[in-house]
Amino acid sequence: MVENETIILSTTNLAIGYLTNRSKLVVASDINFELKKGQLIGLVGANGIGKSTLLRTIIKVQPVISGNITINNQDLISIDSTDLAKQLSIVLTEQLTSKNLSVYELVALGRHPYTNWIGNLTTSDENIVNNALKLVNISDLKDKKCFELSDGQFQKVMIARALAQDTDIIVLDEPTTHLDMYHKAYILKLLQHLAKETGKTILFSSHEIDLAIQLCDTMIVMTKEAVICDQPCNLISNGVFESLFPKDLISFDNATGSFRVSK
Ligand SMILES: Nc1ncnc2c1ncn2[C@@H]1O[C@H](COP(=O)(O)OP(=O)(O)OP(=O)(O)O)[C@@H](O)[C@H]1O
Repeated sequence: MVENETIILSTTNLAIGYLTNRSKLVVASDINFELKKGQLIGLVGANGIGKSTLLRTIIKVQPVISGNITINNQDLISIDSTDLAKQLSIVLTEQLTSKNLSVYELVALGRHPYTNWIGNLTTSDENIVNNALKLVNISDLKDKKCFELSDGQFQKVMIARALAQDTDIIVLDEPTTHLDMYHKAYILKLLQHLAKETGKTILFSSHEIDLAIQLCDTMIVMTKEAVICDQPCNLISNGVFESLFPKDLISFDNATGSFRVSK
């Protein structure tokens, strides 16, 4: 098997949603996909369709309703939290982190699954942190306090922290929220570069469908009818994006691979 065909994460007949004592809300079912080494994968769909629910299920903060998720051939259910933190890192939009930390200190938190209980960094940990800063081009910011950063700079710091965690998979929930057009493209292009450069599997949710079409190897499209995973060009030729939103206001233009406002 060639390296970039290695399956890192897969789902089989997965159903996601919410269970309470009295009720069960299935948000989406029959979810089947395989994410490979070194791929950038964009997860898209309308508001409320279930993107965050799917990501939260993959990062194990909420249980699967049925079916299963496999990471590196191991069922997610049997992976404990310490082991999972060595295989999968997370970048959330509203991450609960102290902005009083310096950039270096925050990125160094990514080493937490590997350090002793005091969190002492070895020389090897320090090298990994410095390399993560370098990979996202923020070495010059390392002594700044996080509250001094712009949203775009802070997003890069969070990506560097995930890189320092040295996992096969990085999951990001809407990493381009709050960013201007340039920085949205910059962050997604950076993720594309990191997937190729480091061989990590990078899965992100986004409303930037046009950018995702241009930059992703694979996309997971959530619609009311189905969850479809394929290469962007196949999704376009199969008309998947046309069914994403009601057609009264916007429509998908196959020729340009982008959405247009109906006149
Ligand atoms: N804690 C919860 N308990 C019960 N239902 C929930 C909970 N969180 C979300 N939902 C419901 O699950 C469905 C999917 O929500 P989710 O947040 O996953 O959508 P999303 O695609 O991420 O939306 P958006 O693009 O607006 O962020 C929605 O109907 C929502 O109301």
